[in-house]
Order: sequence, then structure tokens, then C-alpha cells
Amino acid sequence: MQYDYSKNKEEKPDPVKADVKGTLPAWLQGTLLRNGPGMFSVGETSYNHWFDGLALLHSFTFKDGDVFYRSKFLRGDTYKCNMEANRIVVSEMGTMAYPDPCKNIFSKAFTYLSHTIPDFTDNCGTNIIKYGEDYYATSETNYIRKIDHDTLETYEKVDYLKYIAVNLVTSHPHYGKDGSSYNMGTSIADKGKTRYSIFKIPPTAQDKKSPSLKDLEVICSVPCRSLLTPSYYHSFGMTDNYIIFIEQPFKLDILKMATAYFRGVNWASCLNFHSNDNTLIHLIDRKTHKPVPTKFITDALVVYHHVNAYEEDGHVVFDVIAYKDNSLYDMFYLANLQGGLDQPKKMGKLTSKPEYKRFVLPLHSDKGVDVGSDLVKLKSTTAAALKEKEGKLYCKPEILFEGVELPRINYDFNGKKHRYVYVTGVELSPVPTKIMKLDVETKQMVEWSEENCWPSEPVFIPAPNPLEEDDGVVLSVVVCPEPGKSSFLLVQDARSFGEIARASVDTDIHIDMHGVFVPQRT
Ligand SMILES: CC1=C(/C=C/C(C)=C/C=C/C(C)=C/C=O)C(C)(C)CCC1
Ligand SMILES: [Fe+2]
Repeated sequence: MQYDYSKNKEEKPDPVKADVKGTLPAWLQGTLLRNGPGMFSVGETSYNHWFDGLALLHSFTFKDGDVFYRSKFLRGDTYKCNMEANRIVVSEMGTMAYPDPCKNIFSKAFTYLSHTIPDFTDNCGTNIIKYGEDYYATSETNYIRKIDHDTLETYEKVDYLKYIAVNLVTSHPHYGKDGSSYNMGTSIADKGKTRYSIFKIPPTAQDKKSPSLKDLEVICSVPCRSLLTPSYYHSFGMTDNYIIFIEQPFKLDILKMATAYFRGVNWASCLNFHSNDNTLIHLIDRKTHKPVPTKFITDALVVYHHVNAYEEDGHVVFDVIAYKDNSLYDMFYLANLQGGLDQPKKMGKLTSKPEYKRFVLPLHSDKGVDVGSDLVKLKSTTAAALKEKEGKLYCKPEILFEGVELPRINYDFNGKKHRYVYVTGVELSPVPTKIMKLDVETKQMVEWSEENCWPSEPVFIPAPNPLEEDDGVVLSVVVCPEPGKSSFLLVQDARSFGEIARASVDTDIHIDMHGVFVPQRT
């Protein structure tokens, strides 16, 4: 059976009641809010890349034993301009659009600002993030869109640049226990000062009127290793005392970007993987706001998703999903996604499988330690950090699993030593066919799959007053392209990974990217 990645999806703004089989826990009340691309052609024009598609929000609301589904396109300026012109007029990562007649809103588009950075898209289709009490649809540009998590309505466009000099910002922030959010972005506008900035947005003040971004505080700025080629990154790690930032040799070429529009190429062509370079791992002290002076390096890699990070006996341990090259992006060109499971030869292939890697950064001094010795003192891992010279350690990760992506943990364990990770299983094709629960202690895993079913990122929701890390449920959207079979929301007991309920909806559901669970206020 085949899922048509290029097909435009329809929105279902009115709630569709799902058919629930099994028993939902009574405490499971709230909304699973998800985001992903949903429209791939407008009029006669089409996007080239799956990530480019116009953002389609969708949600599953759990209310007193019932589940309701709905979906709605994000009504950003990009969506509106495209609809008005009946063609794609705003460029996305994989598609450069010409010209841009919607001058009233995108007046600055492609006229070079004094710094040669074009105005970016507000088609925020990657994730949903929370700043203060507000939810935003996000991509990786300087624009985010506030949304209503109940109705999926689109509210105002927020420009990070009003608050901090960042042109690119991740869609994977971290959250503190007090409701603070932490995120990071790159400033590429001022070529002499290309830098990465980590910032904090404190919880919403009592007077709820001011937007939470108004209180944004810069925690630390890290200069780029090479001013004209900052690293691309998609997420970062955070422990109680440190931020972990991987400056990988998958780089954005600013000069190429400045001329891309005239050269007729997309932004993605300005991203290059330099396999002969190394990777620099930055550890930023959250108290002093300064990078730790030790230089931690490792081989060239491409990381999109951090899994978790924590401190243990004078070390910082962090887990990531890593690739040996950047073939992941290429695989998601719509031309490479034709085919489907029954025609795998037609599909693009990953030339590097995702690997779950554990890195360990020793915090103790390397003074008096011989060159070549391993400074990692943890018994539980084979990850090493070999002294190269004074203040410089070469990190060798331990590979715990392979063929896994879209990692989620019990977020209460973020920054703490975790044992369980929920992931989708991927081989060398872009189609996730299973979800898994990984046990990083025993290195065992449990799988869930069903014929012709494509599950999305599994989201863990803790039970009230949990006794164990895996006390809760795992929610995954499962798309079934087979005619006559409904797509459904799968509810698993996180402990046993067994199905406890499924909420089937009699309507088309799209494959999505990321999302959050919004608990119902009690
Ligand atoms: C528009 C735009 C970008 C968008 C990137 C996006 C949308 C990335 C999504 C990545 C995902 C979903 C990865 C999953 O693992 C860039 C290249 C940052 C810079 C140029 C403008
Ligand atoms: Fe992501």
C-alpha cells in the first residue's frame, strides 16, 4: 500500500468524533496537538521537498472517555499569499519561489536587507512550542505563529528579531520545571558577528498582557567557528547545570544563501556537509553563562535530535540520534518519496542509518593525565573521551541502538538520568513502520507494528503521581493508507508497551512531524 506524500490533504476544522476501542485511562484529559506539512501544490505550482508543505495542524482531544479529531491549515502570511496568488509565492527550504507579488506583507522579501538576508517564510510546519502560557507553531526561521490549541486557529505572527538577533531558531526548545522555556538560534545577518545565542523565556508574568517573549533573556552567545559558515542544528541538550550544543560540520553557507535567489537554487543547496571536518561540542555552564574551556571534539556527524542529557559523577552524558551524512534531507524531496512500500526501489534511500549514540564529557581536569588516556570514569558505558593535548578531548560515543528516530522521553526526566526512550523505527527508507520502547540500561527494546500502518512520533504522557519513569501512556498517530481501514490514535501502556485503546477516525489523516500534549486544566 502506498501513502501519497505529494497529495494535498484536506482540513477538518469541525471536530470528528472517533470510534474508541479499548479503555482510556480516566486521567487522560487534554489535547495531543501536532504539526506537519499538508499541502504540496498550489494552483499549477508544487513544492520540491516534503518539509516545504504548508503547515497543517491537527489534534486529538480526550474528553471524558471520548476522543475528537480535527485539523486546520495554519493561516500564516505564507498560506494567505499563496492562496491569493493561487501559486507558491514564498520560498521554503527546498523550493525557491519567483517573484513575490504579495508586496504588502512580504515587502522586504528578496530585496536585500543591508545584510543580504531575505525575509523568511512563516509557514511553521515543524513543531508546536510553548512560551509562557502560549502555544506557537514553529519552523526554523525567525517567525513563529501563535495558535489556539483548542480550535487550531492561527493568531499573530511573532518575529524573534524584535527581541533578539537570531535569523534561525530551533523548533525543539527545552522547558524548566518553573515554566521557563529555553531555546537557541543563529544570527547570520551581521557577517562579522555570526553567532549562536541561547535564550530563556521566563514563565508568563502575572499581568498576562505582555507577550512572554518580551521578557526574553540571553543566556550565552557562542561565536561560530567559521563566520561565513555557521553550523545547522535542529535541537540541543540541557541538564541542570549545562547546555550542550553540537557545532557539527553540516553548515549553512551565508554567501551562497545571499546569492541563492539570483542563482535559481533553494536554501537547502546552501547547506553542505563537510565530512573531513570534525565536530565541536560546546558545554555551556548555565550558572556562569560561559562555555566550559575544555575543547570536546568528535568525528563529523549530522544530528537532528537530541534524546536527553544528564550529569553523572562529574560527567555530562548526552544521547543523540546521529547520521554519518546528510542524506536524510535529500530523502525527503518529494521526487524521492514516490513509490511507497510496495515500490521500495523507487524511493530515496538513506546512505546512513540513524544511530542512537551516547557521548560522555568528563568535567574533571585533565592535568597530569597522559595523552591518549580515557578520562571517562563511568562503568555503565563504553563511551570514551581521550586526551589529545592539554584541554582537548576526543570523544568516542557508544552506539546503543540503530534504525531509530523521533525520540521522546518522559519529559520529567529531561536533564536527569533516564532509562526509557520512545522512538519510531526506520530502516533505510523514510517510512516509519514501527514504534519502539528502548531501555538504555538493558539495551532491550519492545516494538509495536501493524501491517500497512505508519506510526508517527510517539509521545509519552505521565500518569498522575507516577511511581516509575514509565508510569503513563504513549500516544502515536497511526496512518493507514489502505482503503477501508481507518487511521487511528494508538494509546499504549508505557510500561508494557501493549495497546490499551485506539481511537479510529473516519477521515484522512496526514503523516506529521512533531507535537505536544496539552493537559486539560483542572
Ligand atoms: C525555511 C528555511 C529553513 C528551514 C528548515 C526546516 C523547515 C527544517 C526542518 C527540519 C526537520 C523537520 C528535520 C527533522 O528531522 C533553513 C534551512 C533552516 C534555512 C533557510 C530557510
Ligand atoms: Fe525535529
